[in-house]
Amino acid sequence: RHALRSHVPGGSCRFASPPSQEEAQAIDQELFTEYKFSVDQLMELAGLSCATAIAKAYPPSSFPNSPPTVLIVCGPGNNGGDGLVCARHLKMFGYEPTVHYPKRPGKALFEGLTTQCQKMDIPFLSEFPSEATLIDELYGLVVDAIFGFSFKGAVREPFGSILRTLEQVTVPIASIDIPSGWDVEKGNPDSIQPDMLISLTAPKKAAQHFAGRYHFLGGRFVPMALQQKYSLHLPPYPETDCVLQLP
Ligand SMILES: NC(=O)C1=CN([C@@H]2O[C@H](COP(=O)(O)OP(=O)(O)OC[C@H]3O[C@@H](n4cnc5c(N)ncnc54)[C@H](O)[C@@H]3O)[C@@H](O)[C@H]2O)[C@@H](O)CC1
Ligand SMILES: [K+]
Repeated sequence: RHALRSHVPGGSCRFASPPSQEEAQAIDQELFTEYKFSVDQLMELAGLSCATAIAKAYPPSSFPNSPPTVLIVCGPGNNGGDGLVCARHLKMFGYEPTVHYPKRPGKALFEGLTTQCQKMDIPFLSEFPSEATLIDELYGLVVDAIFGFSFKGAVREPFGSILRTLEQVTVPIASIDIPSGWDVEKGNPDSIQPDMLISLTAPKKAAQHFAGRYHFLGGRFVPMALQQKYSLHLPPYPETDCVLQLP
């Protein structure tokens, strides 16, 4: 593992009452149907949280290479959308992100997010590097935005091969919401083991199996009534911060 220095101490989290996969999806639906948020609103806040947490755990000065290069792998759903937003903010923060986005949903939201990145000179790799050593050479960090809380069943291609390669990389992996390939409730000891997890809204059950150095909470947009309805018991965010490091 490349020795990335960090300015914040970290550890795994034992969360009081994590929502099940069904509850996470129900909270998501309620935010849209009852509370009338739009997807792009929440995705922007989620992606900004991810970039902010990454910048706290891995500041540019901690990277072995300058400018700090980051590979962001985006999946076919909203987790992938969070990854695109995260890429855009990382670029604003002085990082050099590169995106791999092999399965793109034909929806205006994702097309817009892709165009925004392209217009900001963020390169999109058409082929995923087949050798983990190449990823280790070219990038100081990998962001896993492949699957979130709607992942189910055996991983389908091309993401199976991508995850097998990511299992071999030695640079740190930061996973958005759920480490990809993990069962949302039970985890998966045979899949990637990220160094960082950014739980959005609330840590899911699988977060109890996270053993990396940095666990952050992001997505500071859940109204109190909804937190209470689902007994989320979220810890208080400091001041105006959009992320919180969990113990
Ligand atoms: N809860 C919330 O309020 C918010 C959630 N957001 C993000 O949205 C995520 C959930 O997004 P989605 O519900 O779109 O789903 P995901 O992004 O978790 O993944 C669903 C996609 O993955 C595919 N997929 C599922 N299982 C697969 C398998 N075994 N092999 C290959 N492909 C598979 C599905 O066909 C679908 O295209 C969260 O984890 C979070 O990152 C944020 O964007 C905004 C706010
Ligand atoms: K993920």
